[in-house]
Formats: sequence, structure tokens, C-alpha cells
Amino acid sequence: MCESPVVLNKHEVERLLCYDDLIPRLESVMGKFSKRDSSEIIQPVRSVVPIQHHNGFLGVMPAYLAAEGILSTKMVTFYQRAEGSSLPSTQATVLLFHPEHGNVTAIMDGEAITAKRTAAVSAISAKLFSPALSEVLCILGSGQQARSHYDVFTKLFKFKEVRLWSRRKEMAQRFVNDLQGPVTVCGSVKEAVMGADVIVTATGASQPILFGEWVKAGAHIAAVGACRPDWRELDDVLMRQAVVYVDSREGATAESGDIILSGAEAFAELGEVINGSFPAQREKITVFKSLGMGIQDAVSAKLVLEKWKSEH
Ligand SMILES: NC(=O)C1=CN([C@@H]2O[C@H](COP(=O)(O)OP(=O)(O)OC[C@H]3O[C@@H](n4cnc5c(N)ncnc54)[C@H](O)[C@@H]3O)[C@@H](O)[C@H]2O)C=CC1
Ligand SMILES: O=C(O)C1=NCCCC1
Repeated sequence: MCESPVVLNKHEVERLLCYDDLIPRLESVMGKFSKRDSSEIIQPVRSVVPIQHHNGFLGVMPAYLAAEGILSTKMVTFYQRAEGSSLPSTQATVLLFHPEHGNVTAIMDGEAITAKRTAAVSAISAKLFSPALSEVLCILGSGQQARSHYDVFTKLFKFKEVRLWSRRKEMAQRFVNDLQGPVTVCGSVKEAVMGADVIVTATGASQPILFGEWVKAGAHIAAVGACRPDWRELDDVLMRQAVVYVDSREGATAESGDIILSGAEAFAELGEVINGSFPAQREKITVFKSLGMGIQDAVSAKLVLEKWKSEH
């Protein structure tokens, strides 16, 4: 007889998932993914259903990790919300299955998983690609991803200055009021990014907001938004001058407007750098184009379930 699935809400997932456990698991799974051994990992490119009447999308993100015994899928909706909307723009649920029996073992909130695993992967990119002396962090956007990126970047790195730009200044101010550390709110993207060593773009923009002419030599950009083939956060100049790393080549080719529309080549996957098959060119301007992967959700959900079981 199969047991009933464990059901975990956002609060519990947030409490159970911590970066110290998550980061090594993500490094390991992304390295394995880049070896393309289909007896080890199966992860198709996300299926995306446009919800055209409501400016939204439903993404389905299955993954099977044979050695780890993880079978999962995330279902995620993401919307371009009107200014001032109180609804979250990204919402998700992750299902874990028993790989042998096929029953669902856990149903958990995927919003916290999406926020933390995306920020953790960006932090891995910054460990590999940011300039050796990185003093200034700049975050563009003030939503869920901006917050999780702030948390993990200030936890892992010692920046002297953190700058924030958001298209609505009151949202930037609210973000800062909720934090412990000092953050400078900037009035323009240009002011925020000039001289920054590490830049996180985590906005709902569909046109470029970050321009190559403003970016310091050697800077690292973790580009998290613009996850549709016709959306942009970064301009052509930046995309063409940077060494571009991606989470998955197939995902980037199918979904990244910044790559597809600029004609920029993906130099390597993050996993290929983790495996040592491609170099981290940290002396150059580097872009890590993140789109999100089912395997990242899979290892995160497994970690949450393990932690929950250890308490029960
Ligand atoms: N790479 C990945 O794995 C993931 C990417 N995302 C993407 O990251 C981005 C941010 O996601 P969340 O923080 O969850 O969203 P959110 O709605 O919480 O925050 C979005 C931020 O972008 C700003 N924004 C919206 N439209 C803009 C525009 N046209 N120009 C400039 N700023 C604009 C908003 O004011 C807000 O500060 C979205 O594009 C989302 O689709 C989300 C989850 C995972
Ligand atoms: O990986 C994810 O989860 C998402 N990626 C891009 C759009 C929103 C969700």
C-alpha cells in the first residue's frame, strides 16, 4: 500500500531549504547534467503553454535522476503583471514521485524552491565568473528573485556596497526597509550598474534594460529574467561582448530572447565549467543566462523532503 503524499506549504519549504545544503547539490547535478548521460539524467526542455488572454504562461518541468532515485515535476505559472498588482508573478508546485512504484510521495510549494534554487545557481555562477576583487553588487528588480538573490549573495560574498534599482522606487524602498544590511537605492539603471562588479538582472522586462556601454570590464552578470524567446533584459552590445554561459544549451536555444535575438553564442554550460571541460573566463565580461531547470527543482524538493523526514 502506498502512503499518502507529504504535503508541504511555502512556509515549511522555506524553513527546510537552506543554501548551505542546496548549493553543493546544485553544483553536483548541473555537472552531471552537462555530461549528457541519459542513463543518469533525463530532463526535456520545459513545455510552455501560453495563457494568452491573461499575459501568462504555464511551464511543466519534469526530471528523472536515476542514481539519486528522484522523479519529479514542477508546474509553474508566470505572468507579466500590471504595475502595482499584488499577485505574485511566479507561482509553482513541485511533485515528487516514487520512481519504482509511480505514486506521488510529496506535493510541495514551488515558489520558495524557485526563489532559492535560482538564486543559488546564480551564486554558483558568481563564484566561478565574478572578478577576483568584487566589491560592488547591483541588483535590478525588487521582486521575489531580487530578494532571494540579495540573501544568498550577501551571505556568500563580502561586498562593500550593494545597489538596487527598481522601476518603482517605492518598491525598492520597501525592499530596503525589510533588510538588515545597507543598500543604496539608485534612480536609474545606469547609475546602479556603472562600476558594479556583479550585476543581477531579475526583472519582468521584455525589452533591454541593461546596456553594454555601462558595464565595467570584467563584470559578471547573472541574468535571471527574460525567459521567453522574444523577451530581453540585456542589449545586443552586452550579449556580443560578453562570454555567455548558460544553464542548459537546449533551454537557452529554445527560450532565451537575449541569446536568440542577439545572435550571441553560448560559450559553455555552467555544468561544463563545474566539470572542468570549459574554462571560467573571469577576467572578461561574463553573462550567466539562467532559465531554470527541472533538475534544480528535483534536487531541491528531495532535500526538503529529506529534511522533513529527519524531523518526523
Ligand atoms: N531563471 C530562472 O530560473 C527564473 C526566472 N524567473 C524570472 O525572473 C524574473 C523575476 O521574477 P520574480 O522576482 O519572481 O518576479 P516579481 O514580479 O516578483 O519581480 C519582478 C520585478 O521586475 C520589475 N519589472 C517588471 N516589469 C519590468 C519592466 N518592464 N522593466 C523593468 N522592471 C520590471 C518589477 O517591478 C519587479 O521589481 C521574471 O522575468 C521571471 O520570469 C523567475 C523564476 C525562475
Ligand atoms: O525555472 C523556472 O521555474 C522559471 N523559469 C523562467 C520563468 C519562470 C519560472
